[in-house]
Amino acid sequence: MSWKRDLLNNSRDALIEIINRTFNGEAQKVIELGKAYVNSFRRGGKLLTFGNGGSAADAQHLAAEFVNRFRLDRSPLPAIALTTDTSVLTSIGNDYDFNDIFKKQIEALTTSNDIVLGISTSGQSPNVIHGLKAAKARGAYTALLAGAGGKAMEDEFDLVIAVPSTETPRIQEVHLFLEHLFCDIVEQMLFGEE
Ligand SMILES: O=C(CO)[C@@H](O)[C@H](O)[C@H](O)[C@H](O)COP(=O)(O)O
Ligand SMILES: [Zn+2]
Repeated sequence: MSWKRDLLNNSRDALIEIINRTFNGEAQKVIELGKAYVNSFRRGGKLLTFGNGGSAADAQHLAAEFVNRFRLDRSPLPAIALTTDTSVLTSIGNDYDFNDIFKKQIEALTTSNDIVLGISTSGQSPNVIHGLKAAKARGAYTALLAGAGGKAMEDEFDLVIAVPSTETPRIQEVHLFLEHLFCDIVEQMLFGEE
C-alpha cells in the first residue's frame, strides 16, 4: 500500500514544485505567445501546431479550443493541428522519413503571417524541430513548448518556453496548464472587455 501512497504524494509534490518553478520564470512567456497569435491573426495568419504522442493530443486540443471555443462565445479562430490526417502522415513517413511528417505539411501550408507551435517534452524530437525550422525558413513566427531540454533551442526559434523538468508526464501536465493560459490570453485580447 505504501508505495502507492508515495506515488500519489510524490507526483503531486513534483507537479506543484514544477508549476511553481515554471511560474518564477518561463510562464510569463505565454503572454508573448498570446500576443504573437493575435499579431498573426490580425495579419490574416493562423496557428499551425504539432507534436508526438501526448503532445499530438495537446496540438489537437489547442486547435479545438481556437476553432470552436474556449470560454467565450465568439467567432472561430484559425488553427490546425498537423497530427490528424493519417493519409498525409503515413505517406510522408512511408515514402520519405518520419522526421519529415511535420516539415512537409509546413512547407505546404505555412505563410509568413502564421504562428507555428511545436510541442515536445524533450525539446529534441527531430520531426518537431524539422517542422519548426521549415516554418522559420518560410518567415513564420516559431515557438517551441518544451521541457528543460528545450533550453538548447533558445537561439533557434522566436520563442522557447522550457518547463524546468526532464520528466515527461509532469512536463505534459504543465504544458496543458500553459496551453489553457494561452487560450485565455488570446480570447481576452481579441474578445474581452476593455
Ligand atoms: O504521453 C506520453 C508520455 O506521457 C508519450 O506518448 C510521449 O508523448 C511520447 O513518448 C512522445 O514520443 C515523446 O516525444 P517528445 O515529447 O519528447 O517530443
Ligand atoms: Zn502522457
